[in-house]
Amino acid sequence: MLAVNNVSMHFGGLVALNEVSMTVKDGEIRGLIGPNGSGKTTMINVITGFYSPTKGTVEMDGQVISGKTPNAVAKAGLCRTFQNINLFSEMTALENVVTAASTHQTANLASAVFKTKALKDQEKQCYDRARELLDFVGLAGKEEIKATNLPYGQQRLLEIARALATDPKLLLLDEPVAGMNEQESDEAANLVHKLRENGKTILLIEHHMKFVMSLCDTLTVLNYGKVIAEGTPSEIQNNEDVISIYLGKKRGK
Ligand SMILES: Nc1ncnc2c1ncn2[C@@H]1O[C@H](COP(=O)(O)OP(=O)(O)OP(=O)(O)O)[C@@H](O)[C@H]1O
Repeated sequence: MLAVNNVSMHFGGLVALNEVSMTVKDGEIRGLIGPNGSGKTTMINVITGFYSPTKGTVEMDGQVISGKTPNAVAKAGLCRTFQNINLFSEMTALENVVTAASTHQTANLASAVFKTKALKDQEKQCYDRARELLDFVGLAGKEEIKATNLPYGQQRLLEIARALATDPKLLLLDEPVAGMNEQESDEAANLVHKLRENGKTILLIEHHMKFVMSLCDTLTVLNYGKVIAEGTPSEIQNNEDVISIYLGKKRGK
């Protein structure tokens, strides 16, 4: 589904990604881990079109998506959540999801001006879909609560509902359980499984080791912008290079 081919990303003299290659298969739950500053967020930013790589390409289903705008990348079937919550804080949960879904609506100017039946139907579909998505992520009954008034863990779930509004094939989650308690992170793990059962492929960055080790099929480990290991959670836990970079400086749980 996703292929990252020899990607490098330079910021002036700083090499944030150094000839990174990685493929993610359809239906996989892939974890991207590594110490602080190893290049994980840069990688997500390159994949989702926020950065254009200095070198290399990113392909989605065989089509090159690197160098395209985040909107074009979203249209190719990728959507992301952010490490720092990125909601419209004064809007309700429902409005947050509706605004994300409506960017993919096809209404033209005339139908918007005259509020045609077609437009009203489209709006209704959008609201129905947004309610379904809130229900799916576990936020049924919270539709009318302002995003800012939701507890932190629920704001993270709302971010996922927003990302799902564009119906992506591949969902990229940047630290989905940061700041969550143990029960919330178990619920988030169940949600990720449910997403996969519903046909989504997942690529996630996370420092919470128990979460990634129990959830992911495969892990890619970055260090100083290079892939230093790839394998199942148990292979990664027994990898000498990984043990040495994490020993004594592991962040999170
Ligand atoms: N826009 C930017 N301009 C300059 N340097 C950047 C930029 N974005 C990232 N970097 C640098 O690139 C390197 C990789 O950063 P990145 O945020 O990708 O790491 P990370 O693995 O996601 O870290 P963390 O786990 O702390 O989020 C770091 O040295 C960082 O300072």
